[in-house]
Amino acid sequence: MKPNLPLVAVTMGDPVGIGPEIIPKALADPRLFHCCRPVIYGDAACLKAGAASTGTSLALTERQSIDGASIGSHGIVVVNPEKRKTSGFEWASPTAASGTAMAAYLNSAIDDAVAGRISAIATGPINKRALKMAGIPFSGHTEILAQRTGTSDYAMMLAGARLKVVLATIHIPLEQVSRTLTTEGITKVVALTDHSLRTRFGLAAPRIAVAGLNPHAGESGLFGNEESAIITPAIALCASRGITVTGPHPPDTVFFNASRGAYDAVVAMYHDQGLGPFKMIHFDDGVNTTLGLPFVRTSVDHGTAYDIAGTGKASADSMVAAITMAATQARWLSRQGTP
Ligand SMILES: NC(=O)C1=CN([C@@H]2O[C@H](COP(=O)(O)OP(=O)(O)OC[C@H]3O[C@@H](n4cnc5c(N)ncnc54)[C@H](O)[C@@H]3O)[C@@H](O)[C@H]2O)C=CC1
Ligand SMILES: NCC(=O)COP(=O)(O)O
Repeated sequence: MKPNLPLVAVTMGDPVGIGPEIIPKALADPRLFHCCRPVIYGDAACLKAGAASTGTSLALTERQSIDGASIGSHGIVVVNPEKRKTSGFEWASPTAASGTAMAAYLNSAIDDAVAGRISAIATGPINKRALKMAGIPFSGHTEILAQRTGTSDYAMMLAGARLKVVLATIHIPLEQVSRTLTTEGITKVVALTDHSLRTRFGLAAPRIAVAGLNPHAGESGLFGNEESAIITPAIALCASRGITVTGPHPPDTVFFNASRGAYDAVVAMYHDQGLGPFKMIHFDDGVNTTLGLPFVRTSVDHGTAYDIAGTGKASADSMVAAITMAATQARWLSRQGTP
């Protein structure tokens, strides 16, 4: 491992989900060590149990802090700031303690990213029910990261080689989507998408498509008016600022066209409008990345998969892709010196 490679914090996520299995499995892939120096934030004993269930063997050294750690010389460093012991937990059985632990690993990695001790964070999956059981009032990593870094303009992108989608609304009930969408909000998401494609993905001239909300993008008002009242004015505003953006496109075909190369990213109006088509193509190797933060954050595109936790069956491909993308984005950012 070269000493100048970016340091990527890999958070273990939910101790009773597949995180402790897919992280050792991912780190058994030697390609990762050519692009970054990974450091895990979690519990070494729990990771060893996960490694055993997948038949992976990994040398882990647990420490309370990254300060003074010699990363990359002997095995993999695991930062466990409060020496939490989660190895006695039962697979697929979330508790308040498992929820507290997953948040503690994330918060510790955020502290190190904010202080510049690491270059990027790649998160293992957390369970939203366990977060709630622990009394943590956020719906996921994205909202915790935004709050902890004081970021008001942020967005969730799901990224793969063939398709990138960015969400105009994230974790809200479907019945609230229409009244949550605003011209100002969509304008910010499109602008952030354009900026991020340039600074984090190295695209010189990004082409962005915006999906409509309604069938056939409203069909001239026959099936809804959010397109004319909210979405079209946002697109016009972004275009007037020099962004290459088109739409609102009929949502049933825009993702297909993007996957064939017509656009670099699609802005979707709600979670499953974007994630459904994305996961059809990229479930295995897709990456969730948060745009707008002062540092790089990537994640697996899947969840805690309790139905297979502890069986060794979980694929580590999305975790490998998330760590690799974290390193790639960190390199793009360091070349430009801007988030
Ligand atoms: N990045 C994150 O932290 C994410 C967390 N979640 C959370 O995870 C929890 C469970 O969510 P679900 O909707 O059940 O989705 P899920 O992604 O955990 O599971 C859906 C299906 O995909 C399978 N699956 C998931 N990951 C897999 C892998 N690596 N290899 C093989 N099969 C895999 C599961 O076995 C299951 O059949 C929820 O609390 C959700 O909010 C969901 C998505 C992302
Ligand atoms: N559907 C994506 C998801 O739930 C992950 O959310 P986050 O934890 O990255 O905010």
